[in-house]
Amino acid sequence: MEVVSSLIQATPVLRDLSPVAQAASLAVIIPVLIVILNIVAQLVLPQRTAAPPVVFHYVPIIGSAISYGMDPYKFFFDNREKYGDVFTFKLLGRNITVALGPKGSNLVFNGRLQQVSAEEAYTHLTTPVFGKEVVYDVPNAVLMEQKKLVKTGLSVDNFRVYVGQITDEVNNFNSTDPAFAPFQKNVPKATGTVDIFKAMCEITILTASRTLQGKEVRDALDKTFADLYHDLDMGFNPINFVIPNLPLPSNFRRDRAQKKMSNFYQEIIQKRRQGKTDADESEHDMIASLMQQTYKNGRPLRDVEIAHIMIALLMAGQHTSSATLSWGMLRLASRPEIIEELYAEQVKVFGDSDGTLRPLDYDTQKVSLPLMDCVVRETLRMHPPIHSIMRKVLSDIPVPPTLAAPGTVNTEKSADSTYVIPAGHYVMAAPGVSQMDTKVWRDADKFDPKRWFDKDNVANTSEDKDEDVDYGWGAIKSGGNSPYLPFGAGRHRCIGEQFAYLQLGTILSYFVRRYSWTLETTFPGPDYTSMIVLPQQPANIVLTERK
Ligand code: HEM
Repeated sequence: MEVVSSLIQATPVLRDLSPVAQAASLAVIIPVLIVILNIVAQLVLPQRTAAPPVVFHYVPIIGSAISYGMDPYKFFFDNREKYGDVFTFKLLGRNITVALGPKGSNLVFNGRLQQVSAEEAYTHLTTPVFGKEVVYDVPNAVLMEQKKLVKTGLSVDNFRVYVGQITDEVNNFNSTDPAFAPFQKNVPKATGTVDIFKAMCEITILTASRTLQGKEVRDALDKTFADLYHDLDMGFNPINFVIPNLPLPSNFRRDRAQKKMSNFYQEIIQKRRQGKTDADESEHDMIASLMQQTYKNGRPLRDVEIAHIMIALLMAGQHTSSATLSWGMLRLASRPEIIEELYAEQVKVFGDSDGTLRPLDYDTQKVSLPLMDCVVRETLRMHPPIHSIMRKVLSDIPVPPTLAAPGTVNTEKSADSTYVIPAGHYVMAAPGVSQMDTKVWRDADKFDPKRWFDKDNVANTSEDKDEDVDYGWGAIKSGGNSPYLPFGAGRHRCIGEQFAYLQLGTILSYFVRRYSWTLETTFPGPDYTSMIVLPQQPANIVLTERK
């Protein structure tokens, strides 16, 4: 207060004003002063020589939150031009160091446990949603074990059963949901407009619950579960990443929903333990698998752990798969000739002599639908659902010279490093940048699934050269050289990839078999307001039934 009154006394124009006018003037002057001082500090004060360059910003604390939040990819590409592959930006008081390109992804994904932590970056956001004792609420070694237990449940035997279940759910949805009413009247070659994003959100949760989540969850979807899911999902708000535990009504609803959902799953498990569920109906779901498994030390999973792992899987798969499905349907709508080629592929592989198509099956689908595989790959290249992946920096990370901008080698530190990313920063990978990089891909912004057949176009995306690593849940490629990493890399790499391919392939195949389609108007742009890149509304397509 003393500073403020001295400022008023020292400024003749302010001194002569009424107290109200003084307060109003100060409300304008002080923020302007802060902005000016912040600009001067960035232009005049020497930067720590070893630290990565900081993106210029006008307002302290807020930093680049607005430009990053409105269009993260534009923000990444623009700043890569100015500062190179490694730069820091301020995001609501945090220092975020972006590391782009395959080497940048490698730095973040394959950073050592002593250097980077996913738990510290994500737990405030995820633990209130998933619940305690799982994923980022446990030490990394326990998460690695939990991933192994889940991977065991994602078995080929189970996948074989899931294909029929998924087809059944999609068919049921098409036959009953009001959005598909034009196709429920037995009119030949019926046509109708569908909000494809809305439809794909519903189809994703129906198919995931019928398969992985199990019969009880699927049955409850038609009742209270959908509301609980919605309240829990609203807890996945980016603000909770930046400022944890805000007393927001959405957070109170999230906490109530988490408790109820946790109890709901634990009751399912108890009933199953008491033999009150038909074992045949549930033997292929993830709850059944987790109930049979033990940690390395022989301890079985507790009910609460199983419940919270199931919630985590529900959340991990829902938006990623529904966004990919929607983008896939929209991209195909913009290239209807590819839909016809996909149909021809179905006829070639599953067609009978009488013109009917045999049901899909996992083994055939996996190896004999190369174009479908390329469509999913290409959709994930252009529309990876997660645009930014973070870790908290626990100890200083030297950035290798090959990663920083030319001419920035920091001779003061060591010949082996350029910048040093200080402990306390967050590091951010954005594989979507190299997935759309014109230096890596021919016609990078063209949806061209067949590029994946062309070895010259995608040879440098192969992970073949990368070493094999095993973090305790199965050997994977390190991904250290690949510009194509929609499922991440390293110890936190996705374990849902095979399930996602199965789910996406089966649902897209259903649509290809039954309809052709086009865009209703223009191709929708991306919406970055949630944590996942979604198509902007309206995202409508016009479906026409083949028969
Ligand atoms: C198209 C669909 C999907 C995409 C693009 C995707 C993408 C990703 C990415 C990029 C990561 C790494 C996150 C990080 O490094 O911080 C990840 C991790 C993970 N995903 Fe997926 N995912 C998909 C579907 C699924 C599904 C269906 C499941 C569950 C069945 C799942 C379960 C997980 C799990 C458990 C992790 C590990 C988290 C960790 O170790 O920290 N994902 N996913």
